[in-house]
Amino acid sequence: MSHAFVEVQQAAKRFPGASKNAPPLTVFENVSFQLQKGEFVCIIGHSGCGKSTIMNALAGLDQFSDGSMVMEGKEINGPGLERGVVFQNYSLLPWLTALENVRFGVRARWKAWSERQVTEHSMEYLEMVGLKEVVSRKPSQLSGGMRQRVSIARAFATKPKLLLLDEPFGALDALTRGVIQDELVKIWTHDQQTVFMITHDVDEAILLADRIFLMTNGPEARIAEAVEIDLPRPRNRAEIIKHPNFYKIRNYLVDFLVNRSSGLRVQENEPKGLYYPTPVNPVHVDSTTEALTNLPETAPVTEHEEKLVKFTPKEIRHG
Ligand SMILES: Nc1ncnc2c1ncn2[C@@H]1O[C@H](COP(=O)(O)OP(=O)(O)OP(=O)(O)O)[C@@H](O)[C@H]1O
Repeated sequence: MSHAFVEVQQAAKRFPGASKNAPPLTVFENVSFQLQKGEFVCIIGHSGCGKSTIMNALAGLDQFSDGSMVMEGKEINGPGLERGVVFQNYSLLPWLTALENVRFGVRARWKAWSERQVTEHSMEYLEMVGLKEVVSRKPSQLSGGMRQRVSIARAFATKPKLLLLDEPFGALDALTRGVIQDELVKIWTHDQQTVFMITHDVDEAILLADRIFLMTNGPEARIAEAVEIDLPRPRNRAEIIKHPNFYKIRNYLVDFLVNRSSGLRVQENEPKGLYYPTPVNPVHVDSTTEALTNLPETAPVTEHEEKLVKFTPKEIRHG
């Protein structure tokens, strides 16, 4: 039996074809991975490869067509308070205020708490995301970024054992994004949660993650590699870029997205099996793999590559 905190084995997701005669769409196949307790794992891959589908399944909101998912030895087969989710589209209850939205989760999590405790705890997290002044507003009276922050406060406030974050900072301006990234790291360090996060931002992934899963392009996507980020912590976004290994890691990730992500699909008739992502440490890659990256050690990536690194989902489509 696996001792991993989360274990996903041989997961696949298939959808029926768009029309009667169209073949079914296999988004991904044979996806297996483990999350260790307390780990911070980011997953990166081009739009449509199936990242959100994996996240939704872990949240208990969707099911794989094949495969199994286990957390602490128990099968995941529905939503649960031990898993907290932040979606791209914030999913707040529109008839409740910002405070009530956060209180809702906190009340469900700690049923014995007094109303005052619930409010104080909820306020602490709303303050953390900079929303102290607008807690009485309903979602329709908040900007997109503010709504996203309420959703972040709600997920963090319930201190779930597993935090599932689907591009949680996408709607935030750079300054707020930095502040909340720092808060996330503080909470993660303090509460020893396990975090699984989708991001399209390579720099954000390097700043936050212990490991970065690299997903190939869909359809028939797979998690090809698990890249180890062993830069020392605490990490600071201004300092991290000066670390001698930073660009080696960054270039490796960019190279995957630009050059390699379309070439590592699941093979036709591939036998079923446990294909875990290949562990890679870009700092120690052998010369063959290193040659693939073909990027100068410290040069900033080109404009085209920069676009691919920081692309927004709608901008890039790969067949
Ligand atoms: N209900 C559905 N019916 C058919 N296809 C679907 C359905 N839901 C999702 N898909 C397809 O599954 C694929 C994976 O979608 P998913 O949202 O998981 O991708 P993603 O990697 O998270 O993309 P993004 O980075 O753009 O958020 C996409 O090609 C999408 O069109």
